[in-house]
Amino acid sequence: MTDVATARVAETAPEAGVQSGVAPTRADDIRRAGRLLSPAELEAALREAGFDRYHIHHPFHKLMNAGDLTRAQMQAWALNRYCYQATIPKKDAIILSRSEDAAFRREWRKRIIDHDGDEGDENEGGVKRWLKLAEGLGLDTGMVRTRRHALPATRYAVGTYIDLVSSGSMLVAVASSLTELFSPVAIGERVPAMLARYDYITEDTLAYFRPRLHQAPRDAEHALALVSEWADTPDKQADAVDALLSKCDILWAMLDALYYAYVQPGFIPPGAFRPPLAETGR
Ligand SMILES: O=C(O)c1cc(C(=O)O)c2c(n1)C(=O)C(=O)c1cc(C(=O)O)[nH]c1-2
Repeated sequence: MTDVATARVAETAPEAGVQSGVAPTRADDIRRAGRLLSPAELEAALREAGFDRYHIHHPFHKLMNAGDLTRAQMQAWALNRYCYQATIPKKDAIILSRSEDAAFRREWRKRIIDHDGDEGDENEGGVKRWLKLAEGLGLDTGMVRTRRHALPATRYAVGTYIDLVSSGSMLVAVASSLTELFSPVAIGERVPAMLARYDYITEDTLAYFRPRLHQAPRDAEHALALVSEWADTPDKQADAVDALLSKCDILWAMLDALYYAYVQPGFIPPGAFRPPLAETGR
């Protein structure tokens, strides 16, 4: 490993053992200890393990918040992230369909309405608002909606989220949504940074994020209460932490793919979005 690479590993390694690639995760610790955590301990374990791996720490997000992305890179982010946004209500419908409990379904269906909107309602839904964001960044929304120009890795990552909630236990499906514990932090950093550092971005462009600031904590609180109730053995508590880490990996992989294609080394896969030259400035 080069000195720089070694330094990077050391910088990001939370504890000894990472350099050999065998550091146990928080889920491994819980499984090994075999002791049922209290609800407060479980919440602390989820928050700590999840936040450590949350996409807020990814270099692509750091560049974005520092004002260092070109408009083309911002477009690539919005276009790829549309795949995630458009998938969220479908994955929530899968979770809904798996439950026998009407009270659960009543609460969970709010998530679908948040993203798909509602008839005769002011609420046009998050998916439409994301398209407005894409349009505000200069993208053709018809092209964005086809998802054909998204990176292959984006589509695989999003598919993995669907697999996780389809084939895992309900505990895993619900726990995987707990990245929403941290999304208000990501949004709270991102929105002011974007408004301050990119002169072509307006409050209107970023309207998607406004309702998320109350929807995400509501959703996370509900999911956390369910996880706390359902994870009644150390193994199930570990499964919940693992589900959250898998979800963090999905979000991280999407940004890795963006970074590789549009920042360094800049290898855009065949068929993927190629920004017009005019957009490659700041
Ligand atoms: O902007 C972000 O960083 C961010 C992150 C996440 C997340 O952590 O999964 C979500 C969202 N936004 C979001 O807008 C959203 O609707 C959402 C739904 C979910 C989910 O897993 O059900 N995560 C997220």
